[in-house]
Amino acid sequence: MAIKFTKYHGLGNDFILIDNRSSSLPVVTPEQAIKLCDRHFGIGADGVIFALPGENGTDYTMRIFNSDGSEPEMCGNGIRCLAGFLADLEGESRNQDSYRIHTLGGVMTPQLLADGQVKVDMGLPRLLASEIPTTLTPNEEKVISQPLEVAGETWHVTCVNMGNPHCITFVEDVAAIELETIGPKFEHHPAFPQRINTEFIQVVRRDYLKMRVWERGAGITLACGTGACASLVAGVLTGKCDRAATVELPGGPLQIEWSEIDQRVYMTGPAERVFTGKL
Ligand SMILES: N[C@H](CCC[C@H](N)C(=O)O)C(=O)O
Repeated sequence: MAIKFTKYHGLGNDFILIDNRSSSLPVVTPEQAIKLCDRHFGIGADGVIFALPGENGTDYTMRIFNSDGSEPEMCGNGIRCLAGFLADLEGESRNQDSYRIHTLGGVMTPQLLADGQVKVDMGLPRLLASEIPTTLTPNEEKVISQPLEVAGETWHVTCVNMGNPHCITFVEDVAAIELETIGPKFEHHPAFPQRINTEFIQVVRRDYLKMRVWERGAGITLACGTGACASLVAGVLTGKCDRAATVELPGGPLQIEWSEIDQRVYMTGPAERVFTGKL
């Protein structure tokens, strides 16, 4: 059976999107996703994203397989791409600018803006050690600037769950971080039973952060939406940044806000269609 796909990216964090509305199970297996994500023998992507029928009153369900075949709970750049993909699929029949999307990390609401960007209500950050999950502090405590030994160095980390788990550390110069060396040591650290996405943040101004990321199940990516949200939250918790900031990623900027009114995190950024094809 030929499967149509559309390639999208959010600031260079790129995905293979599949119209899976006719079935409640992904039409591609994790093993097939690994092959499709391969940048030499396959299409090339950081993950495969499925537009599935909604559940519990949501419009649609999003599931995603990382390029290593693992299934994360949520993907920030990916849900912006999904919103654009759904608008394309619905075409003329589209009668809404926002979608309620069921994900394994909770219900997320992307909204298509007039300027072509997408604003996403990413929900409430989860901060307790048991919610990350991590063994770094007792289960009912937050993880803020905790010392963590990685590769013979002591890093001070703050952990935030945005549906998926993140560990954030603040550094003087993100360009100096040897991501390919230190990234896997964080990802597979025993303190993180479900592995971890790791963000390295340089505070340029209280409303301007520079970020590089080593993603769980995907490695170095040009951008990470949930990671940018988690980093803003970590910056507020450690007193290093304001509640709204631009987060500059290698692939471009995201606008992130941790609302004082409803305590939810909002992310605004682009979603670009690249090409369609058939598997
Ligand atoms: N690799 C991540 C999922 C993709 C998240 C990232 N691409 C984003 O934009 O949020 C994880 O395993 O949690």
